Formats: sequence, C-alpha cells, structure tokens
Amino acid sequence: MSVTVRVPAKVNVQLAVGAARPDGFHDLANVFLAVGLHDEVTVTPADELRVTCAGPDAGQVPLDRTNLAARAALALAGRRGIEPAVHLHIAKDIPVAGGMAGGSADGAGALLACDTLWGTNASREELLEICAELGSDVPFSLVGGAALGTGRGEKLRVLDVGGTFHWVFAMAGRGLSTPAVFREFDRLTEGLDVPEPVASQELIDALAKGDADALAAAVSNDLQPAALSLFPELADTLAAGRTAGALAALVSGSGPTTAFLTRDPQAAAKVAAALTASGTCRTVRTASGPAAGATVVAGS
Ligand SMILES: C[C@@](CO)(OP(=O)(O)O)[C@H](O)COP(=O)(O)OP(=O)(O)OC[C@H]1O[C@@H](n2ccc(N)nc2=O)[C@H](O)[C@@H]1O
Ligand SMILES: Nc1ncnc2c1ncn2[C@@H]1O[C@H](COP(=O)(O)OP(=O)(O)O)[C@@H](O)[C@H]1O
Repeated sequence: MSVTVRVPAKVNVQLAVGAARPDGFHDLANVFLAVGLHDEVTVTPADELRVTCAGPDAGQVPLDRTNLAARAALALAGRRGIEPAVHLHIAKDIPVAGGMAGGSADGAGALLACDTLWGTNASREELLEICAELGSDVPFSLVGGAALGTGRGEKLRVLDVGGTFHWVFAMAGRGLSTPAVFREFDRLTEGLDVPEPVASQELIDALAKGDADALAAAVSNDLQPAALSLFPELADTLAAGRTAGALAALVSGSGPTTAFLTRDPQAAAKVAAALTASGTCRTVRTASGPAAGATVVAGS
C-alpha cells in the first residue's frame, strides 16, 4: 500500500519585496503561478522514516530529517501522536535551489500523501497551517493555480486565470541560496526607503484575462537585482531569451532559474532552441501554467 502525490513547480510573476522585518523575513506581494514541471512524492509504510530521491538533481537533495518531505511527515505525525514510520520517495523533476519551489513542492506533497496514507483527515485549514510552518512557499505548492501571497508569502488569495501561459525555463549551472539572495537584497537597499509591497492590479487583470502581452508588460521581480549581483552571468541568459523573441524575461523568485513568457507553444519551442544554442545555461525546459496544486495520483 502506498500513496503518490504530484506537485507542481512555480514561477513568481510578481515578487514585490518590503524591508526586512524584525524576525528577519520580508513582507511580500508574491504572485505565484504554478507551472507544469512536477515532482512526485510516494509514501509507503516502513520500519522507520527514510527518504530517497531520484532524478537529474537528486545528488543535491538532503536525505536526512532536514528534507522538507521528512519535515512534513514529522509535523503531521507529531500533531497526531503517531510514529512517522514511512519511506518517502521523491521523483524529482523540479530543479534544486532554482527558485521554482521544488523543496516546498515536496513538503506539500509529502504532507498530503501522509495524510492520505494514515487517514488522518486533516482539514484544508490544518494542512495549510502545517505548510506555513514548513516554509513561506509551501502553502502555494498545496494550492497551485495562481495566488497572491502576502505576509512572508504564506497568506494566500486565490487568483483567477483566464487562459494558458506558455513558458520557457533556463536552468543554471549552479544554485542560489534563498537566504543569501534576500541578504543581498538588504545590502543593495541599505539606506534606501523600501516601499510596502503592493500587488499590481494590471498583473492580476492580465492573469484573469489570460492576456500574455499584458502579463509580459506587468511582470516584475524585486529580487532580480540581488540574484544578478550574486550571479552576473544570468544577464546573458536573459538577453538570449529576449533576442529570441520572448515577451518577457525574468529571474524566477530568488533564482537562478530564468523564466521566459511566450505567446504560444511554437514561440516557446523557438525560444527554447535559441537558449539551448546560446550556451548560457545548463538545461532548458518548456512548461505551461496554471497547473493544479498537490494531487493524489495513485494509491489508497
Ligand atoms: C523567494 C521565494 C519566492 O517565492 O521563493 P524561491 O524563489 O526561493 O523558491 C520565497 O519567498 C522563499 O520561500 P521559501 O523558500 O519557502 O522560504 P522560507 O523557507 O520560508 O525562508 C527561507 C529564508 O528566506 C528568507 N525569506 C523568505 C521568505 C520571506 N518572505 N522573507 C525572507 O526573508 C529568510 O532569510 C528565510 O530564512
Ligand atoms: N525535498 C527537497 N528538495 C530539494 N531541496 C530540498 C528539499 N528539502 C530540503 N531541501 C533544501 O532546500 C534548498 C532549496 O531547494 P529548493 O526548494 O529546490 O529551491 P528554491 O528554494 O530555490 O526553490 C536545497 O538546497 C536543499 O538544501
């Protein structure tokens, strides 16, 4: 008996970042769009908690209790007073440390898988509360679709999406640490008056209409200067995608994955081929969004 949950990656179509809070986090206006790159988490009863991972980036994934999938199982088991005696296997397709919330996806996926396997019947609210304890991005991985995250990104308002958006993602040769990128944001904005983060109504309307041109005109990422400061070569990747005809080119979240919005699958294929030929990135993938949130795909 085992349960498998499929969970999407995300791109941040807007990431407005406020000043550092006393707790070290930053208030955000974080507009997430889930895209069709997925991890799958399978949970099976075992003698003790164990994590395995397969996929191109598997070597970079911790297999101890710091893994977000393990932390999710421990959190739910702790609340219910049960032993987290399970094997969690992660089939990883989302790039690691890429700004696409792969670890968060595995946390949300493991939580839903364990809740299903153990029959713990946690309510949606409780699942979202545990997700928020695990990390700022984890609630969105559970919900999927599109949403505005406020607070540190964990308070979600679901957004309407009126069409399909076609993306190309360029994965970089190394990762970037999310805390390091926020620290670089703090360094770059030191002494400046950082405004309160506010969601763009133009961007929310563009999502609702499914209008790729309007979305391209509205996308923004306040972490992009910090990611470029730590990883200047990303500017070459962004330029290669723009030259190939992308409607918009931006760093995904804290990076270093770069995201390119295109009008249709043909344009996406063209941008993907140009990025591959440019030699400015490790791998290139196409994916469309919105994608569904964490979903049980097999098992009891
Ligand atoms: C930047 C974003 C954009 O969606 O994701 P990535 O692009 O890295 O995937 C998120 O804000 C990342 O969310 P997540 O990766 O869950 O972060 P957490 O585990 O909650 O926090 C990791 C660290 O990032 C910083 N952090 C995170 C969220 C936030 N609102 N303010 C912060 O300053 C803090 O230094 C924190 O210690
Ligand atoms: N299940 C997991 N998958 C990937 N990384 C994980 C996982 N659990 C913990 N991590 C840790 O989280 C870090 C950030 O990974 P990830 O979530 O893929 O990137 P990002 O925060 O940029 O979206 C990794 O470097 C790794 O140390």
